[in-house]
Amino acid sequence: MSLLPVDEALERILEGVKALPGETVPIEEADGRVLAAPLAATRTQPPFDASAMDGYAVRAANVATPRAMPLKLIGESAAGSRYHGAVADGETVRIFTGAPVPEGADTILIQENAEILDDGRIEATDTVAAGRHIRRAGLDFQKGDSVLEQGRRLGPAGIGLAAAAGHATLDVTQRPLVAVIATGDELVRPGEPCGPDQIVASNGFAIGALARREGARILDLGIIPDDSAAISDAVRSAAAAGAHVLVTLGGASVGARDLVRQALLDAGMSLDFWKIAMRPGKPLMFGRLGDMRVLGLPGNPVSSLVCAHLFLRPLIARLGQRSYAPDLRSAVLAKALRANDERRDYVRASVAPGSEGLIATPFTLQDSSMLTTLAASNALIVREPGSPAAEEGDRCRVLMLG
Ligand SMILES: Nc1nc2c(c(=O)[nH]1)N[C@H]1C(S)=C(S)[C@@H](COP(=O)(O)OP(=O)(O)OC[C@H]3O[C@@H](n4cnc5c(N)ncnc54)[C@H](O)[C@@H]3O)O[C@H]1N2
Ligand code: MOO
Repeated sequence: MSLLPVDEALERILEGVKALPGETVPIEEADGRVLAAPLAATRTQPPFDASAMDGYAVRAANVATPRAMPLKLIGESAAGSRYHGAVADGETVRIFTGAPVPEGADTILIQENAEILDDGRIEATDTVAAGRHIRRAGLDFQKGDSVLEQGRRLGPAGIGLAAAAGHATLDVTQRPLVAVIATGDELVRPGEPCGPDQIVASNGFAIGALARREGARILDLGIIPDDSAAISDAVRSAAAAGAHVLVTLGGASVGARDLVRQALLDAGMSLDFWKIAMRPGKPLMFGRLGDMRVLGLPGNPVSSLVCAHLFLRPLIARLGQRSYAPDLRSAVLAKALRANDERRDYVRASVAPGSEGLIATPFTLQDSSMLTTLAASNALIVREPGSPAAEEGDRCRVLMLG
């Protein structure tokens, strides 16, 4: 039986996925969230012509020649309390940074270039062109302007802008809930006593980190033993918690203890596919249980994380109303690679800039249990099914891991 191609597997996973409705959050809680709609400014910024410096609001014509015309000080304009009145020829208003520029004045004489005469009048020691040090009303944005686009992930600058635009709450996309179940009698949590035949369960932490980065919330349902009833129970609790995605880890292959698929079927999942044409990650499984999408990731740590990069990330992005594009680039191979079979290979590699673009150096050891090589990789070389052997210097495609 021919294996399902990777691209088709992704299409089937994303088929019919509807973006979750948005929700409103206080701006203090919006860091890292994604805007569900374009954000319009509720006000103009600055709302008035404002001084950018501390000094004197003057008429440029009055200071065209240094010290030619001492100016009468008629008042003060500060940030938060403007000068009500106009500046006429021969007059000036003391002004501070952020304060409204009074009518009649057309430039700002900075205080370093002003001298206060004994009689209290102000003399310019330098000339100033019209319009200097004045921020025009609306310089940053105008009321009604769309200042942040839909799909934008908010960070410090975006949050500052949203606040300046007058928003105390923001409409953001919902964070999909991803339930994670690790299966296997051999697994123990890191830090717990480990028997001679046991290993530490690491996949859930790696997948959780990846999913959170992509914008998901995680429901960690822990380690479930190789027992069909226990696995089915955990699956039901994921569904009861309203998980949008259930990720199972391990037990996806063909061994007698690989019970996950049957347990999922027993819990009511309709299986879409099992086994795909990729390495690592061949035993990937996908199905639906009600509205919950079920992604059965292989147990081998590298297979599990590579599959999560390829399938879980786009699924979370789609649910969260975000576009997702894998970061695929072209590079030059630093080492030969042998021909591959009917599966698409994802070869762990280190990619660095060279004189002719990116250079991809594949790791010699590619065993799918080896997290050290995955942690040392910043990319995967993508080799199409049936690719002939490649020589050093050949072009290749790399998927940056980000
Ligand atoms: N006869 C065959 N055997 C296997 C095949 C096959 O096609 N025919 N496929 C192999 C491939 S490829 C993979 S990948 C693995 C996947 O198997 P499972 O998904 O059933 O995973 P397990 O057997 O449960 O575990 C594999 C390996 O990974 C360790 N593991 C499991 N869960 C975790 C976890 N949460 N954290 C860290 N490590 C974990 C587990 O102890 C095993 O060492 O099957 C091959 N076999
Ligand atoms: O595909 Mo398995 O995931 O090669 O180790």
